[in-house]
Amino acid sequence: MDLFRKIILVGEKGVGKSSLKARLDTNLLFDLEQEVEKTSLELEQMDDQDFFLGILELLREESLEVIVDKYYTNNEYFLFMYSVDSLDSFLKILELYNHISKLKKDRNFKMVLVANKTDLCTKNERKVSKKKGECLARKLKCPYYEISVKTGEGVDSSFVDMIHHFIISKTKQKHQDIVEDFKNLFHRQELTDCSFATNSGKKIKAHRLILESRLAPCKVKTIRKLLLTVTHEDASVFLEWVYTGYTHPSKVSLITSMCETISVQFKSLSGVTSVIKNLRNLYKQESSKDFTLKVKKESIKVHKLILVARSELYRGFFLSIDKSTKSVKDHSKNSTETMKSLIRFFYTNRLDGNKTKNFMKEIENSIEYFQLNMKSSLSSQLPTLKKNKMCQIM
Ligand SMILES: Nc1nc2c(ncn2[C@@H]2O[C@H](COP(=O)(O)OP(=O)(O)OP(=O)(O)O)[C@@H](O)[C@H]2O)c(=O)[nH]1
Repeated sequence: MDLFRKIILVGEKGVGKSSLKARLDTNLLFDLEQEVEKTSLELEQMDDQDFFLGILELLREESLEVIVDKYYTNNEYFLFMYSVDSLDSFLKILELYNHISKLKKDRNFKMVLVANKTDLCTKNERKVSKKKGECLARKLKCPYYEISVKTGEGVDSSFVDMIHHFIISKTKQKHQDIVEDFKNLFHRQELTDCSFATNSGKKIKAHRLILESRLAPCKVKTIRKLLLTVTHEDASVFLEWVYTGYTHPSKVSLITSMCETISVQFKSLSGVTSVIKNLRNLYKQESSKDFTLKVKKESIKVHKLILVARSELYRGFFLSIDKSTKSVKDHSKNSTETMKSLIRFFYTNRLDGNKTKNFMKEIENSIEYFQLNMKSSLSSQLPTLKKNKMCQIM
């Protein structure tokens, strides 16, 4: 499997491809490479996978054939660029799109449409309206960005969006259960232990464990000050991102600026890998665990909140018991090894194949017993479920 993700810049001569590439190389790409590398390290441990990011600039149109032929692996993304001061460059996009579709024998390749040189709009040199650009993007079913490589306007945020959209979202699909579980944990507003006022006075609640572990070393006190300055809706968008690592592309700039205010890095906390990394740290952090599961003769220490997020059975249980209860006897009939694997899975989204092969059946039954997310990636890691498509939970 080719794990090299490529972004291929295509467009008419003079639209600004080399300038964009140079800007990304010197400015943002370094950071992104770091991020992707970091992500790949995580993935390596989790999935024996790895990926890299590269940017290829199409210097001559004739080399399209070579690039498509040589690099076509379904892992590349086309960035179609035109310049807002050139109608010809805009018309060229459709021509290039048809050309690539023909070469790939496919119309559904991944792409974005970028309109460059928006700085010229102020000098009335604009020949292609925003409406025309958006209309073409709708036709080609792809995201649309307006940028100025010269001034930098829109470059970093559009590129960060694109990376999230195209690359990190692949990981998201794989770990959709974690993203959903933590999104639900936030929006249900259950078992919360801190409450924040927003600028309208309306309050929003959250879980200290999640905030402090995700945003460390930033303190709840700092978050309180930040949320007081924003609307309830923006506070909700921000907190959902803290819990899940994801937000809608249109909210990236909002969250980036909120992050700057509290001196945390948007990029390093984005994506499901960053959430899993955080959970893994919690898994190792015995001192902050606040509940004990008594399984046979052993005791397994856990964070109540993680169990609430990952299992509907535990959620119901913790909602019904007194807050002061600190332990419970496990009634699942699972072996201690199964329970340990399951708890580890709650934090890491990964089953240890070697350790679990002897008690696969128990793990399999646990999906139903503990009422795990229907998209649980636990099912995709069980060979018996993998083989039997009827049972596969997607
Ligand atoms: N005003 C303005 N000029 C830009 C912008 N981006 C690039 N340019 C200028 O446009 C010209 C062409 O830029 P390039 O980056 O060489 O364009 P290209 O698409 O790589 O062109 P080829 O290499 O010929 O295919 C240069 O003079 C750049 O300085 C922009 O955002 N605004």
